[in-house]
Amino acid sequence: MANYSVRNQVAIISLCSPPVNALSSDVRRGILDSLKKAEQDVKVAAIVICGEGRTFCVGADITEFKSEFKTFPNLFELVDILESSPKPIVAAIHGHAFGGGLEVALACHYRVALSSAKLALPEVKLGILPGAGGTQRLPRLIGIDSSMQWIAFGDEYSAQIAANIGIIDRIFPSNADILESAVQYAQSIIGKSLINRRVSKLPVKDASKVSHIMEKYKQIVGKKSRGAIAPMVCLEAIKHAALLPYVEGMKKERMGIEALMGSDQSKSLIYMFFAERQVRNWTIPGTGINSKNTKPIKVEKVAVIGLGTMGRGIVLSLLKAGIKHVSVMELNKTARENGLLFIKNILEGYAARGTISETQKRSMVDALKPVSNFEMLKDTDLVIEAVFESMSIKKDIFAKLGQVCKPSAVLATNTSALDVDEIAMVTPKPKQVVGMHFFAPAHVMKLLENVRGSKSSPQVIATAMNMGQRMGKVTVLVGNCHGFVGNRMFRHYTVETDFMLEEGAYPEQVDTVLKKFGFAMGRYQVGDLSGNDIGYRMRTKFEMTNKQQPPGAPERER
Ligand SMILES: CCCCCCCCCCCCC[C@H](O)CC(=O)SCCNC(=O)CCNC(=O)[C@H](O)C(C)(C)COP(=O)(O)OP(=O)(O)OC[C@H]1O[C@@H](n2cnc3c(N)ncnc32)[C@H](O)[C@@H]1OP(=O)(O)O
Repeated sequence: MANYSVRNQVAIISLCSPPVNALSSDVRRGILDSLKKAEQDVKVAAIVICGEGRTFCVGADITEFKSEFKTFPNLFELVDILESSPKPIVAAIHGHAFGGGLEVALACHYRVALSSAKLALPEVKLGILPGAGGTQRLPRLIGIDSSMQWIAFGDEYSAQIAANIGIIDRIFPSNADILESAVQYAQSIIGKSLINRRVSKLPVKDASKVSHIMEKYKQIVGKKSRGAIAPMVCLEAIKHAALLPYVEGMKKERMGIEALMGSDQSKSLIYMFFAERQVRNWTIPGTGINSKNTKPIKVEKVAVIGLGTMGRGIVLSLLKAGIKHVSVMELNKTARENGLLFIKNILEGYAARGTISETQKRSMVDALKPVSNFEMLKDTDLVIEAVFESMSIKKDIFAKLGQVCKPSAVLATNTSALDVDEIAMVTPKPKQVVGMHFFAPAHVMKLLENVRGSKSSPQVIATAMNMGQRMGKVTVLVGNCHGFVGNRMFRHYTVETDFMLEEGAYPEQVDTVLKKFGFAMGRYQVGDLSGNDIGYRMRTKFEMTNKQQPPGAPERER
């Protein structure tokens, strides 16, 4: 679980627990045993901790949370043992240093990384806090303000950003050999004093401003993470780093994680973590065809038809995924101009916030290719139709696409309820047709339902699934039925809220309560965004709208 070797006075402890070197009890034990060997070996003057395979370390093993505190060394015991080592330890980071992985690195005396590495303390996304000293060491290294930003939101940062604020001591090019580079670095620090290198002993630079900073983040967290308990507990723990000695601060951190671990919110978020990964493994029931034995078609050129609310968001998602050729077709001049302006404004916003660089923004704008007729789509690999939710308009478009697109092109419809098979039948090759149902706003919402038509080929399904993952979506394969899965679930929610209106509540009152509970948007805001007319059309088509029925009548009769 951790391999040990010695090279030129440097002991190498390499974590070996594929696929992501999570810190299971065996790995922690392996690190401790190796550390003892290194400390006892007089020929060893420095130590490097690295990860084998694709990554340094993604943190505690989430599957072992229930037993985490029972086995020695626990992660919070291990980090203190590492930091107090009399021999300098260098963390050699490639891939990810996430959660407990970063906490291990913070306990080392030096940290070096490949420029491609990503760092994060994402525990808050699992409803907990960094419980191995992260809330106490990070503020001592980068201050309270930046620590609150890192820990309360759990976002990942590049090694370069981490170096700029003082987490990483040396960056190596992404193609360097991280182990070789780290060993050389370790040799260069042999004999240097460790006095200023034990992070838990450092003062917190902006400690005097803690109340002010705390207030600022309470406000931000209150808005961005409404209803979530963990972010506030994270802020409290970080505050204690400013007010208390390390040992006392650690007690507070411990109280925080004990309160959060096992909470309903944490259990749900952990369930979600694994569920989101499970859905990547799709299968076509009863055929033996699945994600493991089906290869996607190579997609370089994508086209989006329609630049309304959905089309704009889909185009943005494709650009963010790095697609270098995105044709956009919108025949209505005003809609086209508004759509393109919207996309460019959003990209400007990303660049202004630093989410993307100016160069990335320019290359995304260059990737946008407005087209004015179907002929121009003839060499497109994937077409996503996102026009008005009308069967006749969609059929008309797919008939044209069937005529002009190359035979291997994947033709996707972004319908939220229409029959994908009926649309597919108007093309000469129904097996090339699939549903790709995005949720508004498509550049923000993470869910993508790919709808398997009865004729969709496995390769076409694999392509839609792969494209969803390239766009960073939680991509789920569903069957072709009315409302698919998302809207069938959502419908029960809307039925209940509609009953509330019938009982006298105003839409804004319902929305206020839902937002207070933690929903990003209220149910009626969502309706306004997606278009209430879409729901009306769906219900009318399925004869669910009957104005004669009195309030309180069962929904199906209305
Ligand atoms: C009841 C009272 C109890 C009191 C207890 C008090 C004491 C407790 C002390 C605990 C101290 C712990 C402190 C520590 O701070 C806690 C943590 O470290 S929590 C973990 C934090 N890390 C994360 O959240 C990272 C999670 N992983 C990711 O985000 C991603 O995997 C990635 C790093 C971005 C990489 O993404 P990808 O390359 O896409 O890879 P996958 O996501 O597909 O992952 C591949 C494979 O690995 C599995 N996996 C990933 N991370 C973990 C993990 N941390 N533990 C276990 N398994 C992990 C993932 O599920 C995939 O599996 P597959 O689907 O292939 O089977």
